[in-house]
Amino acid sequence: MIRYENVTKKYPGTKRPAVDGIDLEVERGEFVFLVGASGSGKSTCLQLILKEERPTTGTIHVLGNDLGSISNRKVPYFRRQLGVVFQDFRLLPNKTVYQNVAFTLQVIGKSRGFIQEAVPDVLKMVGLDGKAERYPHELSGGEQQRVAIARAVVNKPPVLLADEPTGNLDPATSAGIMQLLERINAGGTTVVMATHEAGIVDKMQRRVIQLHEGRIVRDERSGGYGNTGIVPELRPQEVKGESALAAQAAVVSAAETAERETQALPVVPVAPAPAAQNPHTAAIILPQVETPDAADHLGIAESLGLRRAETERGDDEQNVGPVK
Ligand SMILES: Nc1ncnc2c1ncn2[C@@H]1O[C@H](COP(=O)(O)OP(=O)(O)OP(=O)(O)O)[C@@H](O)[C@H]1O
Repeated sequence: MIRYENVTKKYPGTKRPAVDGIDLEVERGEFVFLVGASGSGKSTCLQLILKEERPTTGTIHVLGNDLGSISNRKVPYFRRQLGVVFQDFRLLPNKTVYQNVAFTLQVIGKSRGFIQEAVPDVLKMVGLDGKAERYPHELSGGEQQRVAIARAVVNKPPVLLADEPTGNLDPATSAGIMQLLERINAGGTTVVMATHEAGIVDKMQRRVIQLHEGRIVRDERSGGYGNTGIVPELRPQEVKGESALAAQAAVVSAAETAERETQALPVVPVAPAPAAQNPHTAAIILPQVETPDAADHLGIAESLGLRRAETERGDDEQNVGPVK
C-alpha cells in the first residue's frame, strides 16, 4: 500500500540527508508509528508519501501509484485518497465545524445531498454530535482535533497520515484521540502516525518504525517507544572500561525515566478534558488557532489535496491508479 525503495531525501543546502536510503513497506490496514528524535526524518517521510516533497533518489509507491510518474496536475486527485491530520489542527477559523468538514467535500465536487448526509455522519463518528454550528475558537483542543480528523476521513480515504496529532493535547484528551484513530483503523483505514509520545506508543503496542538521522534503526511488529534519545557518539567504547559503561547506563536510564515521566499516559479511562465542557474557557486556555490570511487558506486547501498548487504545471493524461 505504501512502499519506499531505497529512498533518500536531501534538502538543498543541508549537509546530510533527512531520509537516508530507506526501504519500507506498509500493508493495507496497518497502524504504524514513526518515532525518533527531533530531526530524525519523521515529517519528511510523511511529506514524501503526500508528494509534498520528492525523493532525491529512490522510488515511492502509494496506493498502486509510482509517485514519480504522477504529473503535477494529478497530484491533488492523488491526495484525495490520503487523509491528513496535523499537530496544529489547521481548521478554517471563520467556518463552523459543519462548514469545515463540508468544505472538503464541496471542493472535490460532491453533491449537496451527499454532503448533507456525510457530514453529520462523520461528526457523530468523531463524537461531535451537537457541535456542528460551533466555530473552532469555541471548541477545546481535543474537539478541534476531532474536527480535523472528521475532515480528513469524511471522504473515506484508504490512508490516514497523522503528524504529531496529539502534540498540543493533554494526556487524557490524547487518549481519546488515539481511541478515535484506533476505531478508524479498525474500519480498514491504514494509519501512519509520527509521534514523540512514548506513553501512547507503549500503550498501543502497534508496529513501530524508529528513525535515527534519516535511517530506520528499528522496525518492530508490536513495539514500544524505545529509547529514541540515544546519541550514539556518547556511547563509550568497550576499551573505556566498566566505569564508563556504568556511567553511560546511568545516563540512558535517567533520560528514559525523565522522558517517560513527562510523557506517560494515565491508565485511567478517558474522560473529556475539563475545558471541553466550557467552550468559552477552552478558547482562552487552549492552543490558539492562528487566523490564516487568504494565502494560508489556499495553502491549507492545497495540502489537503483540495486545490492545485499555483506552481503546479504539466499536462500529461496518465491516470492516478486504482487503490490497492
Ligand atoms: N524544508 C527543509 N529544508 C531544509 N531542511 C529540512 C527541511 N525540512 C526538514 N529539514 C531537515 O531535515 C531533517 C529531518 O527533518 P524532519 O522534520 O523530517 O524531522 P522530524 O523527525 O519530523 O522532526 P520533529 O520531530 O522535530 O518534527 C532535519 O535535519 C531538518 O532540519
